[in-house]
Amino acid sequence: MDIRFTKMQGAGNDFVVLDETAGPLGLRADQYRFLADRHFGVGADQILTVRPSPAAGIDFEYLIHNADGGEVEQCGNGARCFARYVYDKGLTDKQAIRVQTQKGVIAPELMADGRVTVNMGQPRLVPDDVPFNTSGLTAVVQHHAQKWPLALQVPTDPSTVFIVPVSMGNPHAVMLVDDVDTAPVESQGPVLESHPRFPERVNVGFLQVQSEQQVRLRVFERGTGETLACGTGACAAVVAGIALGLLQSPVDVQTRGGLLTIAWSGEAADPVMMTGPATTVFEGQIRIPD
Ligand SMILES: N[C@@H](CCC[C@H](N)C(=O)O)C(=O)O
Repeated sequence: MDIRFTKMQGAGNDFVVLDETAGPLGLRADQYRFLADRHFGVGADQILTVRPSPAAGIDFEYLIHNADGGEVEQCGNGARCFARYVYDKGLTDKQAIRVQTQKGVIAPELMADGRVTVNMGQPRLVPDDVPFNTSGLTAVVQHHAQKWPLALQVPTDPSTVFIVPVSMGNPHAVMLVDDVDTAPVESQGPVLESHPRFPERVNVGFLQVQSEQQVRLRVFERGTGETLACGTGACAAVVAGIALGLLQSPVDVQTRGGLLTIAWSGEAADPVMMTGPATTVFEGQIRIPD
């Protein structure tokens, strides 16, 4: 089967975008994996699918598949690209839309400066159920670990890490590090992604606080590996930092692929707002193996 696609990126988190407004393409997990493959397919961190409105008051349905072919609940950088795509393709003439995801409705809006702001909905801080153990941590991390909700034993080495579990519709484990450049993203990311504490697996965020309104972040994404940026990861990291009293909204999140700005009042009932870039890279057609 030959399909048309658009390649997009938001802060370097890259996507293949598919249009199913005229009907489902019926792709299987292995075909999503093929599209995401950087050697044999197009290459992407996630595949985003645009579907028609599922209900009154909603403009589109938004499906997300990770590079491993699994369908997931939410993708923040993808949401900005989704809004840019449907507007540029003439699928809507609205600059502000409401989009149904697997876990609720999000509301992206195109800004005059070319960026996109998304109301990502309410965050959820998952309650504490594991005792603390601060031994072996640097002083600054130990200080904040007193308030840290969850201690995890790293399965492959003797260290304990302290994480804040945050749901942005999809699951995140945010940990504080002194320096993202030397953080153990490659070694601890994959083992924490599949830690038994997270039966659905988890996106693992490594957060460096530079000031109350400036952080650096790297994320080892579930089903994809480390990406240049993770939008929901940035939201989760800022929610964790604000909940711990380390950050004040709005917060600039510097990722390896670009800058995202996250705003949250600190009230559980209020939504997280994310602002950042969304860019079309190229378009094409590809033959998918049957
Ligand atoms: N890149 C994303 C998140 C994509 C889904 C994630 N890997 C998961 O499995 O939950 C973002 O920008 O939020």
